Amino acid sequence: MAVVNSLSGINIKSSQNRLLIKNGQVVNFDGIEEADVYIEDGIIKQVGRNLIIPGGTRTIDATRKLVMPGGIDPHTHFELEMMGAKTADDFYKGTRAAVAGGTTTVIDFVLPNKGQSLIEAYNNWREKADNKVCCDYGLHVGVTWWSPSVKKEMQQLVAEHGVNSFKVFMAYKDTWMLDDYELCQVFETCAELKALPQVHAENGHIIARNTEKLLAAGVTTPEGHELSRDEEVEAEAVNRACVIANQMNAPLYIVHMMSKSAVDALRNARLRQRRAIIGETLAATVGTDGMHYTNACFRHAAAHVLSPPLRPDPDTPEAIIKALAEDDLQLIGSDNCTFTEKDKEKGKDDFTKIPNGVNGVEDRMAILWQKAVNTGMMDPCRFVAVTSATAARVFNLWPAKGCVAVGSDADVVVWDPQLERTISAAAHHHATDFNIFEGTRVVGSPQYVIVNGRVCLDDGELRVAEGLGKFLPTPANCPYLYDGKPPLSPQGSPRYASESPQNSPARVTNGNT
Ligand SMILES: C[C@@H](CNC(N)=O)C(=O)O
Ligand SMILES: [Zn+2]
Ligand SMILES: [Zn+2]
Ligand SMILES: [Zn+2]
Repeated sequence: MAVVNSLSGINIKSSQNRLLIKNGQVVNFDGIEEADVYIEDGIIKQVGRNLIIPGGTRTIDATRKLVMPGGIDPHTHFELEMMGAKTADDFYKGTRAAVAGGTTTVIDFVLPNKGQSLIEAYNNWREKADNKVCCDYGLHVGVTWWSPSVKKEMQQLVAEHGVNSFKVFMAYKDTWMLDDYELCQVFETCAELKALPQVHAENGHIIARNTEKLLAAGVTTPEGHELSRDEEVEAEAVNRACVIANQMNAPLYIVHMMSKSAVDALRNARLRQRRAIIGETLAATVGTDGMHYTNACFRHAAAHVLSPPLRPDPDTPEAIIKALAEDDLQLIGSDNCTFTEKDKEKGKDDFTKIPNGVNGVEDRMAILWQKAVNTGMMDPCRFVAVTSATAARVFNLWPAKGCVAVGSDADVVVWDPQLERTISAAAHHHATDFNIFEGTRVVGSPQYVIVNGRVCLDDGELRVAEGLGKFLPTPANCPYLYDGKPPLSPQGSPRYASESPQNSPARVTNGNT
């Protein structure tokens, strides 16, 4: 019979992995407090001062450090085969890099080929990931073709496989792209299932025609990639996707928003929208820009090729950070989709053959901290919102994930705001030899990363366990999307047309409201 300390639910006898994080400042999306955190068997059991701590507990001294929820990266592509290549970061190396950077949950994408069963593809992803992940992971499923059987499989994926989000592509003509009528049906089905449609918003037809003309004119370098799809090609699709979602009475999640024009389109659409629209941006978008496409070194230029592309407008990173800080954008992912030099070279003579994707899962949090918090554009609470809490709410993982609170999973980062380092491929944990943030000096990084109660980054030493992570079902019917229970994202939810000013949700301040 276990002796249980009634005061704090501590199970003296049988528990293990007891950890106390002492003297830190606990930072959640809605406030900061001086508090100690006691963890037992992978769960946060106590938060506060003068805690009851049993013998045999390891103590981490977090003096002058911030204690934050583990990062949640809602956008990764490990072991993805596309454009004749396979992403270099597999589920072990990719999640190992994530943990090294303070991210303790990732959500990856099942991308079926056109005509392939969605459930068959889902099972393939589970087989690739389940025994390799170093942290918990969820799955979005791509809807890359449409038929009544696809609709049926979406129902099954929601009902039986813990999927609550489906991505459609308005670009990648001939491989993953759907037309507007198909988009209507996918969004409608998501609304019926109370699931979340996600969209890759670029006009695939314009890209195809521009590409034909660029290649005919002899433009084959990586610069052609951005020239084929400038900001308005993205912004037009953002608006069109918002209109379709509104017409189908569905919420919408726009992945990898890369430009000021796209944010403007989202901001305007939101005024008309009945349901939430979530705007995601990337570490790449705030940490670098599209000037690299003109670099004379093919390896360098091609390493920055992703879709939508990075923008040559040098004001983009700051504008995107401002949008994130002011809740015009809601969260930041990485879209980690790394390829080796050899695979990127498939596009040496034709930019359309450069596999699209960049790194980001390891550096996402440090890059944003450096570019947004250290510059005074974003406070630590908003940083926690955009790197963790909002993703937990959007994908219905809250409050198990995305907060440091009693009962939450013990996914915790002890963040050292003084820890200074320079990002480099020589030091990173990716399976590739190029880092798009090469040479960036960052002040602020994780000192400890606790994953389900285990210290996996231990005072800078990475000690992950392959397979420690588990699949994380993401339930449908998210209250922040379907019950209109704001605030979807901290500092108030995006303004909706249906909301009259007097009953708009109290804007969450950084104090408890
Ligand atoms: C397939 C994946 C490739 N990465 C990228 N954004 O270029 C995506 O479109 O998100
Ligand atoms: Zn995409
Ligand atoms: Zn170079
Ligand atoms: Zn992606």
